[in-house]
Order: sequence, then structure tokens, then C-alpha cells
Amino acid sequence: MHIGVPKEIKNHEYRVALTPGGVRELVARGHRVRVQAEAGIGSGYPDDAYREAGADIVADVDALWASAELILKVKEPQAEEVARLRPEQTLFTYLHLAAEETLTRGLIDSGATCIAYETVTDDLGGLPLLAPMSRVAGRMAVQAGAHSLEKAQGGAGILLPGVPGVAPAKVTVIGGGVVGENAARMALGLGAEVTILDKSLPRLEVLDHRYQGRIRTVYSTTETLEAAVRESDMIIGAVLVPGAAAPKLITRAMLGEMKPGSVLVDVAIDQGGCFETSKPTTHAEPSYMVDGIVHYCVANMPGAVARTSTQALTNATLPFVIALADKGWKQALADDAHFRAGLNVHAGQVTYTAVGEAFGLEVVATEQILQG
Ligand SMILES: NC(=O)C1=CN([C@@H]2O[C@H](COP(=O)(O)OP(=O)(O)OC[C@H]3O[C@@H](n4cnc5c(N)ncnc54)[C@H](O)[C@@H]3O)[C@@H](O)[C@H]2O)C=CC1
Ligand SMILES: CC(=O)C(=O)O
Ligand SMILES: [Mg+2]
Repeated sequence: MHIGVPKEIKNHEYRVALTPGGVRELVARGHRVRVQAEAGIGSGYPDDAYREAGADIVADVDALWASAELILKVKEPQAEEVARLRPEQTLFTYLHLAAEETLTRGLIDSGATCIAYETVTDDLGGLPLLAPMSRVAGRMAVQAGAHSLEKAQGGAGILLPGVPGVAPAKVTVIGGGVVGENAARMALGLGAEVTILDKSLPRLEVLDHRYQGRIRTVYSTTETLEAAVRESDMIIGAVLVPGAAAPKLITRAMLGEMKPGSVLVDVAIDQGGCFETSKPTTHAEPSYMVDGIVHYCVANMPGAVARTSTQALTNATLPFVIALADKGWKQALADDAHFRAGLNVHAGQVTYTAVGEAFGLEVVATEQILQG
């Protein structure tokens, strides 16, 4: 199969969809991989590393997109990329469609087969292609939040661990999944006082057992959220309803109850954000103030640590990429119900229920498409 790996064009996005090691696996199976010139530079992989792995380096972006049957990316396609997609192509990348109606309609109009990393599932009830980046973003959330607490960033001027005789900061994480647990671990390691709120009691039980009382677990209700808002110096938003827009858990009115200079880090921003006042930001200008509260809402946090993230992403995606390349999208999805959950749009139709519901669009079952 002809596989194309374009250079990412989103603001400060330095990841690339395949490492040279990933290319080597595909080439060894008889596939042709074309990588856009300098696509790997931001992740520390020069063009020569891809050449040595067996890829062709293509400088002409039009030619790269035109020749590919399978396009591998990291971030959701930007407008100029959507315009390049054709019906016979398969796109495999993060999509986050429930947060982006224009993108959803663009992909429908393209006629292409669009498979989202973030809705592929596994036997354990997890999201194996979201998890590696959630681990990265969760760990980064505390770094970003700690920086945002500094006065120069508009923060209250609080050091997370405090010092002897001065209390540590209070960090609340809403959503104790992959992002949430990784954020909580980092905050704990830095000496903060950490609370996790979640709606899943089984999940809170796992966390309670794992951290043996070093992290407080609290069932998430309006009452406990309001208490968190009043008490916390930093709140990390890490909820997810897979494939759907994030619920707005902290309203603008609630900001008035927060201590001035407190920090909101909305990791769930790629699904629209879980704070009413969140709007997506970039690494170029990551934070802004609303009512005296610092908001950090970068939608591609792992892009800033691209070397780590690109390796972690390829480790997770490669088996699925190999299945697509070896069998074609139809057989690969037919053979694997978990992979099937990744299909969001095909031939002008939405196939993912939460995306259809978000925009009032008809949803066609993937199984029906596979039978056709
Ligand atoms: N901004 C960025 O760069 C990145 C953002 N993300 C995003 O972070 C978010 C979280 O991802 P994961 O941790 O992997 O998801 P996950 O599925 O592992 O965890 C989500 C948790 O939220 C909980 N939850 C759902 N609704 C809730 C509610 N109303 N109140 C309290 N808890 C609730 C669930 O029970 C679950 O434990 C996703 O939107 C994901 O796309 C992930 C990676 C990078
Ligand atoms: C998950 C996601 O959106 C990211 O890694 O950028
Ligand atoms: Mg996005």
C-alpha cells in the first residue's frame, strides 16, 4: 500500500505520525512509505533516518497527498489538509470531531474514510491510542499549571510544594482516568495536596487502593465541585465521555468563588473543554485570564515534548497501521471490533454516534457499511 506521512502544520506541533522504526516495519512488509521532507525534524528524526528506514522523502506536499492511499497524521486535519482529501483515501489520526462541526462537515464532504485514534477501544474498556498522549498531557498538566501559578503568568504566586512552615498548594483533578491519574501522580510527586473527583466509583476505588490515602478521592457532584472550586489553587480538567463533547463542569459564575490567581488547566479542551470559560490556545500563547483566573487550554499539549510523544504514539498506533496497510480499511475493521470503533466518517456519512448527536447528523452503523 502507498502510505503518506505529511509534516504536521498545526501551531507548534512538532510530532510526526511515524518514527523511522515504524517506517522500517511497514517497508519490510512490502509497503511504500512516503514521508514529507522535514516531517520528523521536530521530533529529532532527520530525513536521512527515514531514508535509511526505507522511506521516500517527498518535498512536494501536493504530490505526497495525491499519491497516498493511507494518510497517517497526528493532529486533526487543518482546513488546507481537508481540502486535499479524496474519497478513495483513508485518514488515520486524532479527529476530536464532536468539538469541531466545520471539520466534521469537511470530512463528510471529502468522501474519505476517516478513522480516529481517540475512539479505538480495547478489551479493558480503555482507549489505547488516546492513552499514550493522555499520559504525556497528564504529566505536562502539572508542569504547565505550576508555571501558571507564578506571578508573571497572572498566577497567585504559589509554589506547589510550599516550604517548611508554609502549606503546599491544593490541586484538584476532575476526571481520574489516564490524564487525571498521571496529573495526580506528578502533583503528588511535587508535594502538592491532591484530590481527584470522578463520577465512576470503581475508578475511585482503583485510585484509592493504588495511592493508599496519599491522594483524596471524592465522588463528583455539584456540591463537591463547588467545594473544589472554593478550595483549590489549581484545577485540572481531565474528564472524557468518549467521542463526545466534554460536559461543562465549572461555569463562569463559579469562577467568582475561586481564589484570585488560581489556575484552571483544561486538558479536555480537545473535546471542547470542561470549563465554560475555556477556549483552545496554542503553545505560542498558552494561557489567558478570565475574572482573575489563569486558564491554560492548549489542545495539543504533547506536541511540545515531541520526541517522547512521537515514540509513544508510534508504539501504540503501529499494530493498527500495519493492519490497515496489510488488509485495507474494510478488512482491518471487519476483523477487529475495537478498531471498528475508530471509524468516525466514511463516504460522506457519520458512523460515530456521539459525533452525529453533537450536530444532529444521521449516523450509519459501521457494521452496515462493512456489509455493503
Ligand atoms: N489537550 C491535550 O493535549 C490532550 C487532551 N487529552 C484529552 O484529555 C481528556 C481525558 O482523556 P483520558 O484521561 O484519556 O480519558 P479517560 O477516559 O481515561 O478518563 C476520563 C475520566 O473522566 C471521568 N468522567 C467522565 N465524566 C465525568 C464527569 N462528569 N465528572 C467527573 N468525571 C467524569 C470518567 O469516569 C473517566 O475516569 C480527553 O478529552 C482527551 O482527549 C488527551 C491527550 C492530550
Ligand atoms: C490527544 C490529542 O489531541 C493530542 O495528543 O494532541
Ligand atoms: Mg483540536
